[in-house]
Amino acid sequence: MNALVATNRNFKLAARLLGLDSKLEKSLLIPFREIKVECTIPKDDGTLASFVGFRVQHDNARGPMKGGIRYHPEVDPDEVNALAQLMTWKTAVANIPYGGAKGGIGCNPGDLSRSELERLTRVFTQKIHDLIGIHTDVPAPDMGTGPQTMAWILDEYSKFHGYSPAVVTGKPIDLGGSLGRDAATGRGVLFATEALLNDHGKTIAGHRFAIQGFGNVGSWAAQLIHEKGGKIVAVSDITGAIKNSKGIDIPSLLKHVKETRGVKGFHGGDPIDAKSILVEDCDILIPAALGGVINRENANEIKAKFIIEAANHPTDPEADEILSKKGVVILPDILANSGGVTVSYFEWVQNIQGFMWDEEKVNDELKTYMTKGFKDVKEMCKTHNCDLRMGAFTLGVNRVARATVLRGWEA
Ligand SMILES: NC(=O)C1=CN([C@@H]2O[C@H](COP(=O)(O)OP(=O)(O)OC[C@H]3O[C@@H](n4cnc5c(N)ncnc54)[C@H](O)[C@@H]3O)[C@@H](O)[C@H]2O)C=CC1
Ligand SMILES: O=C(O)CCC(=O)C(=O)O
Repeated sequence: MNALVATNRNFKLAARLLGLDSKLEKSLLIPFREIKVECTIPKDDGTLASFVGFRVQHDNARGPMKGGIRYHPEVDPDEVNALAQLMTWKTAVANIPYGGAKGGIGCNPGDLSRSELERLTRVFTQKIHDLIGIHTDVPAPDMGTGPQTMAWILDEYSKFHGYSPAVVTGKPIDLGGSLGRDAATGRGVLFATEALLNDHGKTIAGHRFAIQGFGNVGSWAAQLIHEKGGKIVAVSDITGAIKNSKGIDIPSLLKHVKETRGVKGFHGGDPIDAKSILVEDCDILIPAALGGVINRENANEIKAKFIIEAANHPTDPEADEILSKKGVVILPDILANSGGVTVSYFEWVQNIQGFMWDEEKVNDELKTYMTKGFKDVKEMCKTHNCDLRMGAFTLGVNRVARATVLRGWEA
């Protein structure tokens, strides 16, 4: 299912549960601003190449818009729209003072050299610098981007507006990045998983996990779950997939991935078909790569009892229905992966204050926010007699609707 159709469907279900005014419902759905720019750069061989970049600013009722920038060949306007909307509900679920936005460039970063990526990032920043800002819209990393990308955006933006570290988060530490931001989404996944399992009288230790995606989010989640005694029995990335029913040695896998840039060829497990990762025999499945991967084609085959959505919108609404009938519990993206934007908020606060926190404070505060987010979502589940996805959506949408009305919205 198209990402925007799926996200709109979840929003509308939540709006009905909340009894939202229909005009307010419509207004909350329409993005504040959609930006589309052409980015032409000289390639290293002297030829010119053009890429299309997007930034969708969905809503700013609760504060500056916030969300990552993705470099991926499948980036398209509907997907960026859906991701921007999800950021609005996510920042509200986390109860941090932001709205939602998302950006992306349709490109394969693996096909571009470092200097081509730098030129592309700088041209994109030149095209959008007037529309982002510390108190308007604050980008961050997502798939295919990272601290270096943020450093280039910071540098290019600062040429126009003066030195502005708080204009992006997820920066290198030397440029005002926060300690703990690199691991934050994966660490948040750990805290959210612990809260969910605790609610079911269980702990991480001894449970079998399968993880799709071994980039920033998937690799940190794997490492932290491994340290807590969880058994990672299968892992995949774009290069391939491996399984080991006795548990994969995650520190060795991390070393292998650092050296070879992928899980393929790792000797501590047997190779499997990459798509089968989602239907592997495990207790807990963590999709940490692309959207829409759990759908009506494979939902019936899923063996996990819990799905932790580290990726954004990995589950189609059709799959949601099938999995719910099977009794599978899904911890939704806008709660499960909110650790990244939560520590981005801490980074922004540190930049504005000009005062750096130590890593222990960052991680302690993150745990407090993730645990509170889970508790608040559970309250909404009780109030509306709904599953965790609708609990999270009603929580987020309600907070944004309240802020919108308080700011003077009238039908
Ligand atoms: N980086 C962050 O702070 C946050 C990221 N997310 C979400 O988490 C997901 C992963 O993001 P990152 O880890 O940052 O990206 P990343 O670029 O660091 O890693 C992506 C991983 O997915 C793998 N991958 C790509 N296509 C695949 C496929 N077809 N099958 C299996 N694996 C595939 C890549 O090989 C890589 O291991 C995305 O959905 C992103 O939106 C959500 C919240 C915050
Ligand atoms: O850290 C941020 O500001 C945004 C992270 C993000 O893009 C996401 O949560 O999907």
